[in-house]
Amino acid sequence: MKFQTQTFNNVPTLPDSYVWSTTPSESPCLHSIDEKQVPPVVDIGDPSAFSLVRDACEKWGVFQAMNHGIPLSLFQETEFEARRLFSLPTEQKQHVARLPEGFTGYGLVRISRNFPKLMWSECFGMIGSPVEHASQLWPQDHAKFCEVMEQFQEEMKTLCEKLVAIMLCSLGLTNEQDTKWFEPKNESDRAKCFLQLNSYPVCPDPDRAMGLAPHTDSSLFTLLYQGGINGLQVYDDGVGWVDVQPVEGALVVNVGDLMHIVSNGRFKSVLHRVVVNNTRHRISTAFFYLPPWDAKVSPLKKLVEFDHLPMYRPVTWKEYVETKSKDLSKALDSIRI
Ligand SMILES: O=C(O)CCC(=O)C(=O)O
Ligand SMILES: [Fe+2]
Repeated sequence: MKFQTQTFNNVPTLPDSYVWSTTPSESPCLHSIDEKQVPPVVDIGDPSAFSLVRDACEKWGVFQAMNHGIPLSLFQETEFEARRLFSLPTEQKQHVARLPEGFTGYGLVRISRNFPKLMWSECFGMIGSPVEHASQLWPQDHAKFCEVMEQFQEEMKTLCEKLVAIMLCSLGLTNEQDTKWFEPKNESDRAKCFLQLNSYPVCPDPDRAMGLAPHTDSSLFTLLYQGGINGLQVYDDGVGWVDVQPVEGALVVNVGDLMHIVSNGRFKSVLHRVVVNNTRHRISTAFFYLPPWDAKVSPLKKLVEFDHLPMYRPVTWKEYVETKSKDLSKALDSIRI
């Protein structure tokens, strides 16, 4: 789907196609409330991290990770390069439009096709080097963009490996063999990553618009850097929509559907959305940690032994993505035993 070229640029009123009937302003939405009612910030270098991470993943499906070792300057550079990309004229960005079933390139977020209304956002996806698209966007001037995005992905991937160990260890799985969370099709299969830059331009009518509609991520988990601008909210059954306030240097860790499956339902795959505002252009970077396309995912054996029954049948990542793209809310149910 293509944007109307002028859509985001200084439009005085929100076009009808962007007006949502259930909007952020109609639903209960909590801002700065007491500490127990917001997802925790966890120092992942501290020995107490294991139990804090486990409690957060069980209750919220999300926490903010501090002391993760990635320098703030790398986040700032990544955000700077993302702003440089999104500030290009829409027509130029459309030269690198994502293919309908693809992941990389410029476009609307993939879940757009599952909703009747448009979201007030745009994105750019990468798997590894973005040079093919970046050299079309900036024929002479793409080296810095590529260098920053590649370094960012490298560091984030290393952090994902550390985090998956913390999360599974927090469930009592200390033996490496017990924590293999996907069954590779080929010997050489390794975990994969996907980086998505998200842009939420200044919106003329934020109360009736939606930056990103409520969804769960399909990934094992997602690391999110949200700069300094509010917008991300997570859903809690008892409380409603809760802001995840940006904390300088912290990374939001969203538990995704696959972790919910792998943990045999112990960790919650967090329902989240993004609201927009009328003063600041928000940028976020979402780093999805994934299995190889043909690998099988199922509840970890040790947890099943303990719980006696698996909650989900094995599923390949490919099958899961295809089922979810047809109906966001039915994918998990479709593999439930
Ligand atoms: O921009 C954000 O804060 C959230 C992005 C997100 O949920 C996603 O890319 O899946
Ligand atoms: Fe998400």
